[in-house]
Amino acid sequence: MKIAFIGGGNMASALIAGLAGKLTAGADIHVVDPNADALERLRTQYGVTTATAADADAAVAAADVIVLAVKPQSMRDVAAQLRPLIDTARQPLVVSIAAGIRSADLARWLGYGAIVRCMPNTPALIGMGITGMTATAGVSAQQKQAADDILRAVGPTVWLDDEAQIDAVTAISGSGPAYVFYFIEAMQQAAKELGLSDEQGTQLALATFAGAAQLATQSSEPVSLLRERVTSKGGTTYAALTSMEQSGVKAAIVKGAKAAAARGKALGDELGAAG
Ligand SMILES: NC(=O)C1=CN([C@@H]2O[C@H](COP(=O)(O)OP(=O)(O)OC[C@H]3O[C@@H](n4cnc5c(N)ncnc54)[C@H](OP(=O)(O)O)[C@@H]3O)[C@@H](O)[C@H]2O)C=CC1
Ligand SMILES: O=C(O)[C@@H]1CCC=N1
Repeated sequence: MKIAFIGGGNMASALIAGLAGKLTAGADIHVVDPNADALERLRTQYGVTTATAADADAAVAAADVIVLAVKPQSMRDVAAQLRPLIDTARQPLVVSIAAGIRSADLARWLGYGAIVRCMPNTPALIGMGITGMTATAGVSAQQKQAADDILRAVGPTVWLDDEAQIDAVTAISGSGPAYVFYFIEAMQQAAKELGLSDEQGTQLALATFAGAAQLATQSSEPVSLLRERVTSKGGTTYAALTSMEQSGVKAAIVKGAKAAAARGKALGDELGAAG
């Protein structure tokens, strides 16, 4: 299977890192990006073949799967560049990971409709990503399987019936790692203000996050019950959670995630309406 990544930035690098070495023998990764330094790094680290955007032709024409990993704002121009290069008779699969961009708009720009739209996340870098996925009617069962194989190399996949749900997936797991890092940063700051060293604070915050996430994953009990078990009556956790609730922390997180989903929809509206 020949896979051409168009865009070798943050998310493509995370996917390639997770994929490298996991695909079956004969699988072949090409990366197209304008930045020579980024391509050099990907070649050295993961043994992929690279091309600058100017000579993407061969990689695109030969690809079984074309992964579009450019910014949503670049997608229309990139699709216009790719349109004459796609050999439609060979029926390659197009996989878009762009936030907001709808399959129908992408199909119009590409003049080609076998599209899987998905939303991965950066823990793919260490094989711990999760991806929400949808396929257009033009995607064959075999192509769907190929897309699933690629994304499952970096973590579980969740298939959605309705493409509109991808904005919700973006808000929860696509952007989600940033919310978690933000929370960890807050814990680091608190540790420092409470007199611990940077190193101690980081170690305690990270181990707590990893341990709690694993406990919640492995437990058959609801997360709320696990939280209650930490919260002794009249104790320290109760004091913390009461203060957080009074500050509206949970409501702010819910509101923030909804803002991410709304931004995904707005990107789709704005960029899709552009022509
Ligand atoms: N980062 C994340 O956590 C996630 C991102 N995504 C989606 O992935 C996509 C990429 O995001 P991200 O990796 O963060 O962004 P980056 O900016 O890191 O990567 C995009 C890359 O595409 C390159 N590029 C621009 N034009 C072309 C072209 N014509 N041909 C080939 N490459 C080109 C850019 O180069 P240059 O910088 O020179 O323009 C850049 O290196 C976005 O659509 C985003 O919505 C999805 C899930 C999670
Ligand atoms: O912030 C963004 O728009 C992208 C999509 C999900 C994560 N990063």
